[in-house]
Amino acid sequence: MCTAATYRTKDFYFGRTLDYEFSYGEEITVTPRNYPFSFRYLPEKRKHYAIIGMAHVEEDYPLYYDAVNEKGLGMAGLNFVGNAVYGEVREGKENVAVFELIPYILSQCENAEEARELLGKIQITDTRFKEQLPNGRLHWIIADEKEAITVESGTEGLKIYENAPGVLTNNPPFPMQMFQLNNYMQLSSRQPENLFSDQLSLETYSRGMGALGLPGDLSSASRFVRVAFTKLHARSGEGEADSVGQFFHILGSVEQTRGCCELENGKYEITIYTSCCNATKGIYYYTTYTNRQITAVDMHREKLDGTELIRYPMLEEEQIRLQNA
Ligand SMILES: C[C@H](CCC(=O)NCCS(=O)(=O)O)[C@H]1CC[C@H]2[C@@H]3[C@H](O)C[C@@H]4C[C@H](O)CC[C@]4(C)[C@H]3C[C@H](O)[C@]12C
Repeated sequence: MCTAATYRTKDFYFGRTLDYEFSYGEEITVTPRNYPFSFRYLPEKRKHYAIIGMAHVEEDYPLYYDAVNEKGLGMAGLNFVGNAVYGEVREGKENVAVFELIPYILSQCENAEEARELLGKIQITDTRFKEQLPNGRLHWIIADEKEAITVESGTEGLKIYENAPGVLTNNPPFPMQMFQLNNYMQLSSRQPENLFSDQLSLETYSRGMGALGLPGDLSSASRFVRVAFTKLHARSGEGEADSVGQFFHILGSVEQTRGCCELENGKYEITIYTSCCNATKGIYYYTTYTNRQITAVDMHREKLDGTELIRYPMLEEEQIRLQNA
């Protein structure tokens, strides 16, 4: 499972949890403006926007999971197994292999509107990066400071949806996720009133009772409701530490603890990492399952006119500050 969210204070923040049972060896990766981006069916891009995000680098190619570009546009791929269908190469379309989609969009689009336009010309193909690396079955959230969209490629082709809450999880398809929010419209951050019956004297015996019924389990449908509720009610200061801290709290509402989601192979799904990118400033913050301290990589501290990928392996070791040392 995975969850993605957007958040706006003074700056625009974009991030996700990556929930899985194993890691592909991902690293925070900066693609500078002059790295030659190759595409299977389209001309190489020798000059493009710089990108920072989490990627598995294979043969010097950044296979991004989630990233933002220097214009403040963010994009993340989340599992959409059983629903994602990619097409064959089609003439008259811009054919983009599924693993190229994040680079293709973020290298040239300044905002979600431009991404929407470009997506109208795209055919996503199931072409593999290499034979031994099967493609994920994904859908995507693309967002800038003004709006978010969801992109799903299914049996009926490519669909783009307005994503008003600015959140995404996994199955079912996005329109169904949005529809089920109707079931929860009575939930509130305020205390409830007794509408049950005026013949009974019912009491609010605890704080937080306005959200009674908010689903607490780890299914993607439940995480969708929970993260939407949390994000839409979240309040924080405008500063960087306040905003970043608050963002990690939002995604903390859907975090997976080892042991709670058992898979057939006896393994457990966990939140491998959580990211929060200040998309306005190009700073990628992250925590990992084992390292709860927030670590950051700032793209503007790198030579963004370079030609080579810049890679930072995640710091996985728990960092504990002994206060009375
Ligand atoms: C498995 C990851 C998604 C996690 C997720 O959504 N889990 C939910 C499980 S479930 O639905 O609820 O069951 C996805 C997200 C990004 C994916 C990776 C990125 O797309 C980058 C490359 C792309 C290559 O084509 C395949 C390997 C890969 C390295 C992908 C492996 C895997 O599919 C990743 C890591």
